[in-house]
Amino acid sequence: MSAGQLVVVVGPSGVGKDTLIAALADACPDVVVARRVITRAAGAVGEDHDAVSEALFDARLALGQYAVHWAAHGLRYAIPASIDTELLAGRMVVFNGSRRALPAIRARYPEAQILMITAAPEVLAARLRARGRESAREIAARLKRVGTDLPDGAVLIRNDGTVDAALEQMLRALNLSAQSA
Ligand SMILES: Nc1ncnc2c1ncn2[C@@H]1O[C@H](COP(=O)(O)OP(=O)(O)O)[C@@H](O)[C@H]1O
Ligand SMILES: O=P(O)(O)OC[C@H]1O[C@H](OP(=O)(O)OP(=O)(O)O)[C@H](O)[C@@H]1O
Repeated sequence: MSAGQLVVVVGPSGVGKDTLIAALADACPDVVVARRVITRAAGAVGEDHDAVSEALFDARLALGQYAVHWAAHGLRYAIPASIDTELLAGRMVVFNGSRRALPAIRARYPEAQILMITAAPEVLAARLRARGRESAREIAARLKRVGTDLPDGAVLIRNDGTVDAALEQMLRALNLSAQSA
């Protein structure tokens, strides 16, 4: 249906999804990173998201402005429908997705390539604490959601070592070479 390629990066909280997406975008400036709409306060540590209220999230949903949307961690997330324009233009589009939302994502984008990022549980815990965005209670809840199943057809990317080592695996999986280093 589209000339471009959609890449969905999934994995447990703290595994490095946002970090690796940013590294990929740095290495390959042609890659489009979808800016997520999230009902999380603006200015939070991590990705630059489009921060909205619940009411605005719903209003945009009713207007058909989302390609896909889901709920997790007491928050709501959406990917803007504008990614379809980028895909039609032949671009590679990447977003930080949700494992539980994969059925909905695949229903709309059957050709999507899924990259599942993984790291040891103790590494996740240490990274979440160091990131400092969530409270101790929220971190405990996120760690419970870890899960280890590899979604069907997904490529596993290990992020136990350096960011560069994980980026290498992503470039290989996507058949890309770094345009800048
Ligand atoms: N390979 C790595 N080595 C060291 N720290 C990392 C690595 N990957 C990510 N981090 C750090 O771990 C924390 C969680 O990463 P983040 O990208 O926010 O994860 P996610 O988006 O999956 O929740 C951040 O503070 C980030 O800087
Ligand atoms: O269904 P799951 O795979 O468990 O994922 C649920 C949500 O958790 C993450 O959100 P968020 O970006 O807020 O947290 P993170 O940066 O700590 O991963 C991920 O990006 C999904 O939006």
